Amino acid sequence: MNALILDGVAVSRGAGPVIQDVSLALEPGRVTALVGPNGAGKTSLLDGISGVAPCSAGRIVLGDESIERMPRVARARRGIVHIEQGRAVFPSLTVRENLSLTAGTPAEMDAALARFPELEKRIDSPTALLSGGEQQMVVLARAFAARPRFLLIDEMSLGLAPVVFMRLLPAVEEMAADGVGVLLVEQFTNLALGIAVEALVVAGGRVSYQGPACELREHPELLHRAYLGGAAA
Ligand SMILES: Nc1ncnc2c1ncn2[C@@H]1O[C@H](COP(=O)(O)OP(=O)(O)OP(=O)(O)O)[C@@H](O)[C@H]1O
Repeated sequence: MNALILDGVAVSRGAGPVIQDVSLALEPGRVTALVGPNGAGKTSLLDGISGVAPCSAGRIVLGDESIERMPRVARARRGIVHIEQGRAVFPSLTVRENLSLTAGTPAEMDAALARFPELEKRIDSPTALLSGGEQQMVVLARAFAARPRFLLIDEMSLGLAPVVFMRLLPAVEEMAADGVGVLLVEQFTNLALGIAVEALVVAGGRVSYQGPACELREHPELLHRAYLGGAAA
């Protein structure tokens, strides 16, 4: 399966680029952590990849196609699934109805529930009645049922206690083990680096570190320097 390649990508909001010159290969089956201080441009980069925001420079290549000018729906059809910040569930719909939005067949529904067995006992509850962690499971299960090739996850932990968030991480690892390429934006840096193979740190709209996640885990001073905008490795 092909990598998703970014080559010199920039995303602009209003006046100018908020993230620029990003070159990256997202490999199937691998988790890449994208971390950095608030306002560094992480969300904007994910938006540029999925088509929520336009790329103002560079190329995004999937297989033999350049996709950076394609609308979001065309990128989604090619398997780029974006979990945006904030738990995007339909609260008045039941868990089953939320999952049905992407699970087109009973087999896909069963596969999603097999991955998140905790949801099975809540399947006919309105999603609004679930805890924050369970709602985030619904979001993940819905993304899983969409059969992503590449999954962009933005701050899945928002509003969750670390202990709740930690229950979600194995599901992300399992999806990667099944061959999905994951780009994980996360405020809990160490937890993200713990499941990632590759890491990208952005600061002030530019990449300040790019390399093995284990290097940042083992050398916190590198991470600290990258957060301050240190030179790319
Ligand atoms: N829709 C928008 N219109 C104008 N400026 C925006 C918009 N969204 C983000 N920005 C600006 O772009 C810059 C990067 O923001 P972005 O949300 O991408 O960073 P981030 O690293 O994801 O931050 P956080 O960790 O706080 O979510 C910030 O200066 C922000 O104010």
